[in-house]
Amino acid sequence: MQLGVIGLGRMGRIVVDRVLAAGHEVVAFDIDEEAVASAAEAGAEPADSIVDLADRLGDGKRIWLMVPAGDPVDAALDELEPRLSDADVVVDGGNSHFEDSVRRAETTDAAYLDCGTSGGPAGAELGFSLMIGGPEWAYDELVPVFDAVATGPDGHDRMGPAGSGHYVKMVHNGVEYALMQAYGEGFELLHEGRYDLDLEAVARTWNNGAVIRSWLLELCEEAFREEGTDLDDVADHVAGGSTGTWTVREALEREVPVPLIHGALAERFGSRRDRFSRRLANRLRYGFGRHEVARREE
Ligand SMILES: NC(=O)C1=CN([C@@H]2O[C@H](COP(=O)(O)OP(=O)(O)OC[C@H]3O[C@@H](n4cnc5c(N)ncnc54)[C@H](O)[C@@H]3O)[C@@H](O)[C@H]2O)C=CC1
Ligand SMILES: O=C(CO)[C@H](O)[C@H](O)COP(=O)(O)O
Repeated sequence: MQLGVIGLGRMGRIVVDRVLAAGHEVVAFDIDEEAVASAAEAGAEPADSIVDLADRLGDGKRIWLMVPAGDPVDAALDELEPRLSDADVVVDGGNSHFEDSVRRAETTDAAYLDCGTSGGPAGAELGFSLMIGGPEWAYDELVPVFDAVATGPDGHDRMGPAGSGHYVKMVHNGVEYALMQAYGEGFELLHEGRYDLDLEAVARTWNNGAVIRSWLLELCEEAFREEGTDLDDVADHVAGGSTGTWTVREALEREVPVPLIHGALAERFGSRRDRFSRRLANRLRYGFGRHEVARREE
């Protein structure tokens, strides 16, 4: 099969390499010329624009978008659109909002597959987990590519109609936030607790047979090994938050209780700001109990 890949960053480049390794052909484009040159060195056919990529693919185009979610996806589709027909298939492998994917599926002439992708840069070796929404025939058509990009045949599946792939990935990320928060709280208690513990040894022990073993816990072990168990040089604020916000918003709209995911998201937002609520609580204790007010350090 011949696959066009648009977006050759951390994730798109892995798609290119794994599809090439499986014996398929790749036509590659990125607005970053160095990324295109590097993909060409790896064996991809370079394109110098999205239009050029579409022209090189001929009829029955199969195209994988791996650009940042939001405007870049619409920009790429706008350029592709005049060259797309209902025989073509476009896959969006990024973290797009599922409602954007439904809108795109309705407006493009091509068959549109929204593909939630999990595994991060480690997927280069292991392959990804792919959660795919859209027309069955288009999914079936792309199975050889999904087999190559995923961990294998069990690493991908069609979740349902348009939007369902990115919907499942959105909830996956909500779960990711809650798991990170749970590990964080447990290790914080051990760090501040009553024994002088080697947290790397704790993580290693848990990773070997414990109920709570996982890849995230392996990454905790790696973090303690590489940064030291006090994480001294690591700032206590956490970036990101869009996919967790979407998860919580969807849960509120459908009145599904997700207190752990919501709490993890709130904790993340709270890590990025001076907390007015804490300052007010500090001052209120003086108001009702004449408890001493802790003041900001000069
Ligand atoms: N990094 C990760 O662990 C994961 C990322 N994702 C999602 O995958 C998507 C891509 O992420 P990354 O590869 O990490 O981002 P990245 O920033 O490493 O790569 C994005 C690439 O897209 C290119 N690009 C941007 N606009 C373009 C356009 N209009 N035409 C052509 N190329 C364009 C950029 O030059 C860049 O090379 C995002 O939606 C992200 O949320 C999903 C799962 C995991
Ligand atoms: O999808 C992912 C992992 O599954 C990406 O790493 C994503 O960027 C994580 O979301 P956030 O930036 O909000 O932490």
